[in-house]
Formats: sequence, C-alpha cells, structure tokens
Amino acid sequence: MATSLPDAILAILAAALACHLIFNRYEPVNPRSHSALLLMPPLALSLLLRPAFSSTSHPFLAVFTLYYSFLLLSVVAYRLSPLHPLARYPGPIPCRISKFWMAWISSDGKQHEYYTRLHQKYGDVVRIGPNELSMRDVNAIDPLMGTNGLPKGPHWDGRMAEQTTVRALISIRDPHEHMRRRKPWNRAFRAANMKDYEEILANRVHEFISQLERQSGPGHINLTEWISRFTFDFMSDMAFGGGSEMLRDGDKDNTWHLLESGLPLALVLSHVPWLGKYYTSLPGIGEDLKKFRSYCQARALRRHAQGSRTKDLFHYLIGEEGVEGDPPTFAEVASDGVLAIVAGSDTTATTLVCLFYSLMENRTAFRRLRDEVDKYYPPGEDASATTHHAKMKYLRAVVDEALRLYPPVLSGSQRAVPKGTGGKQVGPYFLPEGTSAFVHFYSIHRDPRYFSPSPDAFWPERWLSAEDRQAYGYSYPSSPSDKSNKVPFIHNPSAFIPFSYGPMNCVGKKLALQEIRTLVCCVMQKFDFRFAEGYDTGRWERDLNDYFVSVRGELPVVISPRGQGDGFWSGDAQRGHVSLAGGDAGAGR
Ligand code: HEM
Repeated sequence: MATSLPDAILAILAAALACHLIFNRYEPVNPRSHSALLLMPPLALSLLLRPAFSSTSHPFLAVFTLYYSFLLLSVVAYRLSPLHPLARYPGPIPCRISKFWMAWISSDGKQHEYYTRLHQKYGDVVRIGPNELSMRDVNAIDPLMGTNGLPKGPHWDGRMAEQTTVRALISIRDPHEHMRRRKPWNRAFRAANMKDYEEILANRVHEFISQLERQSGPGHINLTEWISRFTFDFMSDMAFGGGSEMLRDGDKDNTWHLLESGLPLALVLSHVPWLGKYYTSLPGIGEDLKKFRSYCQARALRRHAQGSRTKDLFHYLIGEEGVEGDPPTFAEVASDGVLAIVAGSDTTATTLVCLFYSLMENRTAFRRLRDEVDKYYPPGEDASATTHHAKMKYLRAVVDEALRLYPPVLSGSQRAVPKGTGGKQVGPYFLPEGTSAFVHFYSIHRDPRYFSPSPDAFWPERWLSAEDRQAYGYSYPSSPSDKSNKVPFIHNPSAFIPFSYGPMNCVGKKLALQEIRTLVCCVMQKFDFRFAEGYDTGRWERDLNDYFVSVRGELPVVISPRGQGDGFWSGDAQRGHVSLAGGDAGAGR
C-alpha cells in the first residue's frame, strides 16, 4: 500500500503522542521498557513507511528524527502548559521542562544556594522539576512529613539504585516496610540503651583529644580532616564494632575518598532516578560507591562472625539481645550498617566543623561557651561524661545554632504523593498524585519570618530564654540589636528541622547530639584555637557543598593547649563580636 508523505508524518506524530501518554501514565523506569517505547515504534515505522520517504536518502534517519522531535515537543508543551497538574506553581522554565536541569545544577554542589535564590524570586513554593516542588513554609512541615504525612520520594530510587534486593532504611518508600525496618533502630536509640554507647564514644573522644594534643603548636592543622576521621572511626565502632583507625593511621585504605567521591554521582542520580537503572548495569561507572559498599559489607560480615563484645548499634540492629518476632536478616543489617556510616559520620562532622568555625568567627560566643564548660567541667574533670549536658544552656544553644545555620542535610528529604491516592493537601498547597516535594531546610532555617534578627548570623543567644538573653546584656527581648525595636525578635523552633520531622526523621538524632556535645565540651576544656594566619573566612560557605549530605572544605586552625597559649588571644575583646542587623550597640559584651 502506497502512503503519502503527509500521512506518514501524521502516523509518526500519533506514535510519538502515544509514547508520551504511556510515559506519562506509567512512568516506566527499566531499560527494556525504554527501548520498547523509544526504539521499536520508530524502527517499525521506518520499515512500514519507507516508500513515503523514498525521496530522501535516509528514510530511517527521517523517521527517527521526526519521532523524537514530536515526542520532545509534546513533552515540553505539556509540561509548560496550563494542563499540567502543577501549572499553578511558579518556577523557572528549565526546571518545569526536565529534571536534567536540576541534575546539571546540582553537580557543582551548590543546589542549596540555587533553591534559596528560587525561593527569594518565586516565593514559598517553587516548581523545581516537572513534578516536584520545593517548599519554604512552616505550615507544610507537619502535613508533608508528620504522622499523617507522605512516604519517601523517588529521589531514593536513583540515589540507591544498586540496592535492588535489600534497601537501606532511609530509602524505603513503602511506609509499612519502613516501619518494620525502623523498629530495631528505634530500639537501639531508646533512652535506656543510649547509656551503652557512652564508653565507646568516650574512648574515641579521648583518642581525638590525644591526637590533637600531638598536633598542637605554631603550625596549623586541617580541623575538617581530623573531625571527619573522628566521626568515621566512631560510627565504624558503632556500626561494625570497630575496624577503622583513621585517627591513628589516616585514610590509608582510601575509604573516606571512596565515600565522598561517590556523592556527586549519587545526587545526580537522585534527580533522574531512572538513570540509576543504567548506571547499575554499566561497568566502570560509580565504582567508588560500589567499592565503599563492599568495604562496609566485609566489615559487617566480620562483626557478625565475631559476635557482640559491647552493646553497639549492630548489637541492636541484628537483635543479639533477642527480639520478638522475626529478627532482621543479615543483608538488611549490613545494608543499614553502611547507612549508619554514611548518615552518621558526614552529618556530625559537618555540624562539628561548622560549629568550631562559627565559634572562631564569633569570639563572644566562644568565651561564653568556654565559661560554661569551665563551670561544669573544671580542669581535671572528665569532660566526656554527659552528666551535665542537660543543664548546659549555652552549649545546647551553640549546637542548635550551628545546626540551624548549617544543616548537614542542606536541602531536605523528599516525600511523594503515591499514585492512585487522589492527591494531598499540604498546608495551603494541594499536591496532585505523583508529585514529589520537600521542605528546603537551608532556606527555612534562614528565613527572617522564623528567625530574626540576622538569620544569616551565628547568634546562639537567640535560643535562650528572654531572661537568659538579658543576663548576657541583650536587654530588649523584642529586638536584641535595635533599641528602637525596628528589627523584631522572632524565634520559631517549629521551623528548625535539621533532623527532619515525623516518623521517618533522623533516628540517630540522640546519638548525634550526644556525640557533638561531648566532643565540644572536651575540646573547649582542653584547647584554645583560632584560624590559621591568612585564612580567608569567606571561603567557608563557598567551600560548603550540598551533595544531599554536605561536604565541607578545609579549615586550617592553630591549636594550643589551654594555658600555654600566652598572648594567643590578645585582641580578643575587640575581635569577632557578632554583628547583628541594625547595629549591635555593645549588647552582650
Ligand atoms: C548532626 C547529625 C545528623 C543530622 C543533621 C542528620 C539528619 C538526618 C536527616 C535530615 C535524615 C533524613 C530523614 C528523612 O528522610 O526525613 C536522616 C536520616 C537518618 N539518619 Fe541522620 N542525621 C545526623 C546524624 C545521624 C547519626 C549519628 C546517625 C546514626 C546512625 C543517623 C542515622 C540516620 C538514619 C538511620 C536515617 C534514616 C531514618 C529513616 O529513614 O527512618 N543520623 N538524618
């Protein structure tokens, strides 16, 4: 049968539209479905319609080009059209067209700054993907992530694409399965069991302090590296009963490199989850991430074989103390052990280094914290004992303020509205089914509607009661910085969510806080420290990268044991007092 050229073009258009409809409705992710939809139709059409294209020298090329052009046009037109379910939400055109845009933007580690700029331009809700929203609204937190909130989003399908059989807790999207796997974690971090970890923590903290004592002197150290070594060793102790000696030997097995070098790729894949299916089947791609996981797998096997010597995290995850019902399988525990290291070491390291950076920037806060530590842990007292933490208001304020300014998960954790549910009202926003969304931690933590004055400044006093703030010389609770009360004092802890929120939040929160507070007390008790000569402090934020967990730059620091640094702090009184919006007027000196 002879086909005219216009008929042939119409047939190709119809096939491309059908392909778009199928993609839109079923969102196939595996490579076989992709080739069935993207290769078979144009191939069949090329054979069938060859006579219509006989005038061109390359009928195959013509059909394939037309098919893909129509498909692309149809996808772009739909995503930008008022017919799209997210059409009412504003956002930049490239974001609305494809998630490849965010994959590209995020690859340099600055996606948190990009989202912040988008919120400044478009408001509290921004369409950052064809089917995805970023939110900067305290009213969205509970409906999105609370008890009646939404399950985890497709982000994790790409990020953990190689976990095809057993997935780590953080990436489990089915809420019932998530709840089942979360139980041993909840048990591990019950208040009564937290006591078991104090000795493991104290040993590592003492080792860290001894190492720093050896490093002290006129030269500088890279504090980022030392803290990362500490958190990695501690989490290895917790997850696999030891096996990592970075504090002693440095990264001689290249493990830290394996962990960090895989992060950019994991972030890119999280934006385009279906690409993960290709990545897992391609040899040579993502090798570092795979090697890191097999390194942890070997540690888990060894820990399992040697049994429980101390009650560590592995002890509770595997159910060594005996659990009701089915204990988790070894594969599940091994996978969660990797998660413990990834989720627990980089995050606490970021908080600790950002905290010390901020204290060196703000010498007033430094002195106040040191006074409090001296009060509770005078020389000779073991500062690794957690006994006084509950009473140490300034310590808690400093930690919260570091977590507010530099949440280690800068851009939040995605949730998604399952298909077939009809959508979900999230605060003032309606999310149609199939929509992914997250609250952008970095933006909401620095929003002057929730934290004022100076939401971008490190000012721990904002976490104190009005009375305690007054005791430090801030005598105007409505505004610590402006006597005419032009800048209001606003403090809304509901907008403070560094550990996320709800039943799928960070299960390791208590451990992280215990670890951070203990290390800070020990360091403040033992050392004076300051930036190395010539360090450009503006670099700190520039070097902070968002790869879901944040990656920090170098922090060159000169440290000296307390009392030995005569003249070390000369000029302290003049330097480093935090400047608040509206002028500080000597408050708090
Ligand atoms: C300052 C330190 C830390 C911060 C800021 C932090 C933050 C977070 C965030 C934002 C999430 C995502 C939760 C969600 O999807 O809503 C998370 C998950 C998780 N974190 Fe942490 N984390 C920290 C330390 C730790 C530590 C020390 C551990 C110990 C093992 C840990 C274990 C986990 C686990 C297992 C999950 C998955 C929870 C789930 O999906 O149920 N984290 N964390």
